[in-house]
Amino acid sequence: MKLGMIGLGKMGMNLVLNLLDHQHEVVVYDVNPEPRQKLAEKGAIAADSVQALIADLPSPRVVWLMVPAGEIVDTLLQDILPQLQQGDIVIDGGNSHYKDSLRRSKQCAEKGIHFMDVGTSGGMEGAREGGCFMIGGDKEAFAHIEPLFRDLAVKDGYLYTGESGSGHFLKMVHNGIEYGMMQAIGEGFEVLDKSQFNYDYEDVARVWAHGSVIRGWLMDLTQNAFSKDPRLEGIRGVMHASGEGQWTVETALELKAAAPVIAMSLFMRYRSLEEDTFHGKVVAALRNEFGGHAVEKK
Ligand SMILES: O=C(CO)[C@H](O)[C@H](O)COP(=O)(O)O
Repeated sequence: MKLGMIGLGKMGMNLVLNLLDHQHEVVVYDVNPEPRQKLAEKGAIAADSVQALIADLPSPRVVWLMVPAGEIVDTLLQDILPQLQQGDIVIDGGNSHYKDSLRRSKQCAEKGIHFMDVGTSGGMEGAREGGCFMIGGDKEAFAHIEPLFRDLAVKDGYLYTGESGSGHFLKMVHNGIEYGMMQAIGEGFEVLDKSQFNYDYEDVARVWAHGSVIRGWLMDLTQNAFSKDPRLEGIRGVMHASGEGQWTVETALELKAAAPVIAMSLFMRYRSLEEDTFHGKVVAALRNEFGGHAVEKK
């Protein structure tokens, strides 16, 4: 199939390489000319504008956006919609908020354009070698683009999730689960680290990655990380967040769904961004006020 890919960052780049391996024709664009050039050397067709990219696509046009969530998706839609026609398909493979995807799907539907919200998982390796895709939007449009996912996904690694928004909703919850699982792994190693035992963490992660209840890709990655830096001394425990964890917690609150592990994992990320906390000062001051307990002075 011939399609366009806009956004050639870590994920977009690897998806294009994967698509090329499967004999798809990919017209590529990124504001940065470097990845366009790199992919042209690998067999992609480099366009020097989104307009040129769209002009090079057969009908119905399939345009895949692989850009960070937020305003940039709206800006790109504004750029490309005037050039698209009824029956064309826009895929948003980024981590957009599902409510934005609902709105964008309505905006596209007004012109008879199909908007597919696709949650993409598996990281850079998944994008390159075979990933996991959660695909929401019109069923008819899904049937047209399904061959792409058959090639890009691992076995059983894609799912048509139904109506618009459902793909990104599923990916949002997936990322919430990811927060909780990573936090639990981190906390387990913290307990080991504070114990009297002198474990080799790479060995621990390796044994847990083989046959245990808690084996899995995250444990494999834990082993990788400890193999590079046995005590992770080269990095700080600052855990940034892109937004999906927060959205999962906000959605859980809206739905009155209990999600304490995901919520606490999110709060731990926020906590990790601060050296000291005001709440800590307040509690320390109160202990001092009622019990004369010592406070640590600056
Ligand atoms: O989608 C992903 C993995 O499934 C991304 O890696 C995700 O954006 C990471 O999220 P955060 O920065 O909040 O940890």
